[in-house]
Amino acid sequence: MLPLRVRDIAKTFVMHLRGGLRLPVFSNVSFEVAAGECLVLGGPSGVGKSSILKMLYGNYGVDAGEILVAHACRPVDLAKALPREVLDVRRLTLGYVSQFLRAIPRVPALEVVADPLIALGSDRAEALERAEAALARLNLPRELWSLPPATFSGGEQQRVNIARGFISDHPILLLDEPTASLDAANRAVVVDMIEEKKAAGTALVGIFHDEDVRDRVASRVVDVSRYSQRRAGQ
Ligand SMILES: Nc1ncnc2c1ncn2[C@@H]1O[C@H](COP(=O)(O)OP(=O)(O)OP(=O)(O)O)[C@@H](O)[C@H]1O
Repeated sequence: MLPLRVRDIAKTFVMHLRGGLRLPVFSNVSFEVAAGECLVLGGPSGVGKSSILKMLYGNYGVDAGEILVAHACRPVDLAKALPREVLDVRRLTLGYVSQFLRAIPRVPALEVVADPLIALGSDRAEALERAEAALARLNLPRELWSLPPATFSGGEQQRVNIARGFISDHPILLLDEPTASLDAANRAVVVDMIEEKKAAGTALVGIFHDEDVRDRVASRVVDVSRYSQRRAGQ
C-alpha cells in the first residue's frame, strides 16, 4: 500500500460574507507518493499549492475526490474522515511543518520540540536529549533552549518548528516552505534532514519557493497549474 494516494481532489472557496461568491481554484488533482520520495508541489503563486497541503493535513475541507493515507496498515480517506480519525492519523502517520511556528505561551523551545515524542509515549529524558541534538544541529543558540519561542526571530522560530516537525518518525511528512526564513547554512542543514528522511523511507510532500532547495530535494514536481480552474487575470 502506498503511503499517500490523492485522487481527483477539487477545491472551490465559497465566500459566505460576500453573498456566497465562489472562487474555484483547482479540480481533478491526482498524485501518489511512495516511501522515500519527496514530491514537490510547483506552479505560480495562487494556483493552490498551500491549499492542497492543508487539505492533506485535514485543515481544509475537500469538495471532491479522495485522500488515501496508509494508516496503521489500512487506507483511511482523509477527505471523509471524522475529526477524531484525522487526529489519530496526525498522531501516528502524518507530520506537518507549517510555514510559521504556533508558539505555545510559556513552554520552552526544548519542550516544544520534544513534545511530539513525549505524546507518542517516549521516555521524557530521551525525548529532551533528541530535542537538544536537533536544536544544536539547526544552530539554535544554547541560551535560547530554555526560553519560550514567542520572542525569537522569524528564522529562530522556524528552526524550532523544523526540529519539532522532523523529530518524530511519521511515515508521511508535509513541508510548507520550511526553508523560507533561513540563511544558507541552515537551509543546507534542512536539505540534509530531508535527504535523511527520504533515505529512511518517509514519504514527503513539500512546497519550496527556493529553486536551489527544490532542485536538490525533489524526486518529482507536480505542476498544480495543470489543474487550475482560473483563467489568466482572474
Ligand atoms: N481560506 C481561504 N478562503 C478563501 N480563499 C482562499 C483561502 N485559502 C486560499 N484561498 C485562495 O485560493 C487560492 C490559492 O491559494 P494558495 O495559498 O493555496 O496558493 P499557493 O499556490 O500556495 O500560493 P503562493 O505560492 O502564493 O503561496 C488563492 O487565490 C487564495 O486567495
